[in-house]
Amino acid sequence: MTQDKPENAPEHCPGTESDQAGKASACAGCPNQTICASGPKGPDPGIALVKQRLCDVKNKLMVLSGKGGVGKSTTTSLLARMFAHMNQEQNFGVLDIDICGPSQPRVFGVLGEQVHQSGSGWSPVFIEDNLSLMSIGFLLGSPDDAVIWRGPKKNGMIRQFLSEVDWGQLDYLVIDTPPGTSDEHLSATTYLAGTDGSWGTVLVTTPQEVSLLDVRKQITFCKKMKVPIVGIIENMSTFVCPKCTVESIIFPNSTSANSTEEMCTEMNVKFLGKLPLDPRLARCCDEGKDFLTEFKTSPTVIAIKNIILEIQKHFECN
Ligand SMILES: Nc1ncnc2c1ncn2[C@@H]1O[C@H](COP(=O)(O)OP(=O)(O)OP(=O)(O)O)[C@@H](O)[C@H]1O
Repeated sequence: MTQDKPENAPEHCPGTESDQAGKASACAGCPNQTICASGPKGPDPGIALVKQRLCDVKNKLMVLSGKGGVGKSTTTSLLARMFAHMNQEQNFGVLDIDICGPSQPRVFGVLGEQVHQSGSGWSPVFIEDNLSLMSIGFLLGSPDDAVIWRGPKKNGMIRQFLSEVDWGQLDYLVIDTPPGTSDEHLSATTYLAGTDGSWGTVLVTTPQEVSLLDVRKQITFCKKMKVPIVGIIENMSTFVCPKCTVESIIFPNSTSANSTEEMCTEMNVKFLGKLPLDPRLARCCDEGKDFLTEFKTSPTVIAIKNIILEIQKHFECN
């Protein structure tokens, strides 16, 4: 699929942004004909709005995963907190566009905070002096409220999130996304591709075959959409005993030929590192505590630090 030609488009589809969309002879019989004929033409005006708003955001890092529950939100929060710890003189933001399951307010311990709107846009919630967060979770009445929206409404919210939050100057904006490749990803990638500065994505997987299969699809999505891939993070690779801190391998693929590292070599993407499963991390996320300061010597903290160095290296060179 190209950005303006649906997957089920006929062979000579003029593209959804063409003046001929829905009117060309090739459109006869196409299931999208009515929508194309009535939809607005030309590039999405949101692209310019997002570009303008994010002109002071140097680097944008989207966190993706093929499968749900592999630790994407946990990894997003660890990356953002570690970025902020290691670079006190720089500014960082986290944008949670997981519209149907926003978990960052809980993970950062700011559940129930309100975001304020001023003349210059929505003000994010500050976690540290140099780390702020914006999430749809702040706009929901209660943490149990469900968001059931169709594609266009989700896209509108993502455009609003990217174009109306007053971040100020940021060195990195880390973006948490829903699992898979859906409307949210298509919108976010379209808008981010139009911004100045650098952008890219890290993909999170576990060593299990089911997760690796999905991350392969995600890599293909990124390559098709021309999303720069910074690299792959393997989460829950090993188990760290909270008592003796000894690490044990829990998934068989961690050492086999089908490992994440092998897949990275095969698909020509960078392997950024492994994050061990540490039950104390899960507890910190549930309680909104900062794992990095609570458990400084955990192998997971050491691993995330090394991953940050790799990510910084990537953005410095691109
Ligand atoms: N390295 C880890 N060590 C311990 N627990 C972890 C680790 N990574 C993730 N978890 C736990 O696993 C669960 C799922 O993680 P998380 O919510 O980050 O996944 P996700 O991929 O963002 O999920 P979703 O698909 O719902 O967005 C959470 O309870 C989290 O605390």
